[in-house]
Amino acid sequence: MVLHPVLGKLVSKRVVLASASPRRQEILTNVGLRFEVVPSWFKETLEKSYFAAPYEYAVETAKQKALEVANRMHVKHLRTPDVVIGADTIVSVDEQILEKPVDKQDAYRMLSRLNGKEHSVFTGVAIIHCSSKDNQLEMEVTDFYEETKVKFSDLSEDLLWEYIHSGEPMDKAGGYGIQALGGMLVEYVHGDFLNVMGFPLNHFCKKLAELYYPPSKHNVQHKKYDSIPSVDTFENLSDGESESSNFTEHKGASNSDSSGMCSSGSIYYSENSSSVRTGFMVPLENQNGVPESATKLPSKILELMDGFRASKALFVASKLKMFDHLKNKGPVKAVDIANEVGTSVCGTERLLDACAALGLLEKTPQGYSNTDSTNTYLTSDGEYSLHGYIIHSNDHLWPLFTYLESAVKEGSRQNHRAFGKKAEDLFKDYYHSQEVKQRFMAAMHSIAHLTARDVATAFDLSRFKSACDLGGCTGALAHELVQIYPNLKVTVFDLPEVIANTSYFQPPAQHTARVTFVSGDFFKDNLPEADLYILSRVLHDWSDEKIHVLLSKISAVCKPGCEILLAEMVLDDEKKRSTALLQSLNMLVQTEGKERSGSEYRALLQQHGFTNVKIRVTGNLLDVILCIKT
Ligand SMILES: Cc1cn([C@H]2C[C@H](O)[C@@H](COP(=O)(O)OP(=O)(O)OP(=O)(O)O)O2)c(=O)[nH]c1=O
Repeated sequence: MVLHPVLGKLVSKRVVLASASPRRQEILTNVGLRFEVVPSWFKETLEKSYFAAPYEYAVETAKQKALEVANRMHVKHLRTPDVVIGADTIVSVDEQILEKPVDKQDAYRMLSRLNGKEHSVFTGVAIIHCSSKDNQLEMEVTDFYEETKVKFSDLSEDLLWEYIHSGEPMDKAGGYGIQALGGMLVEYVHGDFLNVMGFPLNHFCKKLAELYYPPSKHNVQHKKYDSIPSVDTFENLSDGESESSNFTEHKGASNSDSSGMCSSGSIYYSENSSSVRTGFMVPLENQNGVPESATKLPSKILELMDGFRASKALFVASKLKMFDHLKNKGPVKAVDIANEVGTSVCGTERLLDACAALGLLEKTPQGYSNTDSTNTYLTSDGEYSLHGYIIHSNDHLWPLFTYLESAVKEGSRQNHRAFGKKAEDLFKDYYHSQEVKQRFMAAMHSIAHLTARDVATAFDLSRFKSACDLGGCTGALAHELVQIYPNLKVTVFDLPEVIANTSYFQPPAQHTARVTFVSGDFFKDNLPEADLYILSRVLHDWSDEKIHVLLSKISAVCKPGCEILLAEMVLDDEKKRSTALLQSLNMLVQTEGKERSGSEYRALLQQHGFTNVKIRVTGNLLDVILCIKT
């Protein structure tokens, strides 16, 4: 491998990857490139019919993504990058361009078109070199594309749907990911595999070689860059700059291959190039430019050991509404945020620095600003705000978790220790004060909103006319259901204290007429009639005994053919899914319930006449179980 003389040219530059794609980040990180990630806001809506060939569309979109980021960074953050890289991957079949599916049906349409056939994957890439003269942004654009041919085997409908329900297709062009489960659909690949994953690394390096080592007159006749030049070639092509560059190939290191890369993928750099000639071992650097320790560190353990600090930093920044203060503003200095929030400057600066290092904020010499995902998830009015759940975690779950040790010893909930109250009914604890109740409802709403689409589409529910969401709280899932299924009416059934407080959470009109709220206690009161009963994050709150009471009530009102839909974090039988297992500990400290496996839910349901139990893992926080009363 001889890539780094090329990548070495980028070492001293501020490189920005204008892409949110985790695959592109991984591909470039793996070869030791250091870069910032600033996802582009450019909407991928160019009129496809204007382009004579599919790859032209991908190249133009890649260019627009990169230009948008270069301009934004220059104008908004007064922080002109040196190089901005943009990319766009599309799938092309029968002259049609396929991008990312918008929903499961769309993924199905795409995968059906690819089924049994060969198609092309094109990635367009734009490399923009930026400079600022008199505060004017100057840019030089280089672009190219790469094509890879991929053939799918003949796939059955069941297999396609199973793949779609895995959740993998949704953020990928053509609705599949060749690097993961989607690899099983593929018969052959002709061309660059990484190009299919979203970034044609080989062509990118060739392009950099062309840019940074333009062929000199004496070799231009016999040297054409149809492949990555060998090391010798680079020496021949040296433009003198590499002498002064701090990039050097490290020949003396025993654990490096000829690429000069260490096993963890970092590139060797030296402050002083003469050190390489004497075989001096220079420290490896990680992506942040920090030398790597000589001792092999148990990074996973260290991360867990400190995990609570990171959580608490997030909680406190949320509680102090720092992300709200930064929303829709340019960079803000720590002192200004401290003044606005009423906190100390030194404490605020440390907290903001920690948040920036954790990737929650962007930091520039001009100050701090929110990242896009912070605007979406962490501000209190973000599209998928988790603010409610974070505050609930800070104020309610954090104190409970300090008694995890007692909970493990005693095998029971710890509300009495954490809050000095005798354990009563779970929800009486939440609803004893208006403040706690609203906080809890906001928490449940944020998770329900984030998971609603995946829960609602895990199975086709279009045959149902009426559904009753038992414990449906603010109605977030109900509203999603009526949007997706035009013939469905949903009754949200919850305690009177909850129903009285739902108005704040209602979306603007539209489909709201098909959602009604009814108050009652599902353990005591009559249940509304429905074809489909929904229990989302309900059963995990309760012991098996209480679940039997509830399921027998539902079974009694269910006519044959009625169905139950459960949304829960389903434990895998091997108990390896840490999110679900930690959620089960969360249940231990505060409820009589627990998370259960698919077979446990199946057994509970079957005892009440519910059969044909189907389970879908959604890839979101909640999985979905559907069964029918026979
Ligand atoms: C075909 C295929 C695509 N993909 C991915 C690569 C891209 O991330 C994605 C195509 O969408 P893009 O719009 O190219 O990229 P993106 O939305 O992920 O990120 P951004 O627009 O911010 O740059 O599909 C795979 O991961 N595996 C595959 O096999």
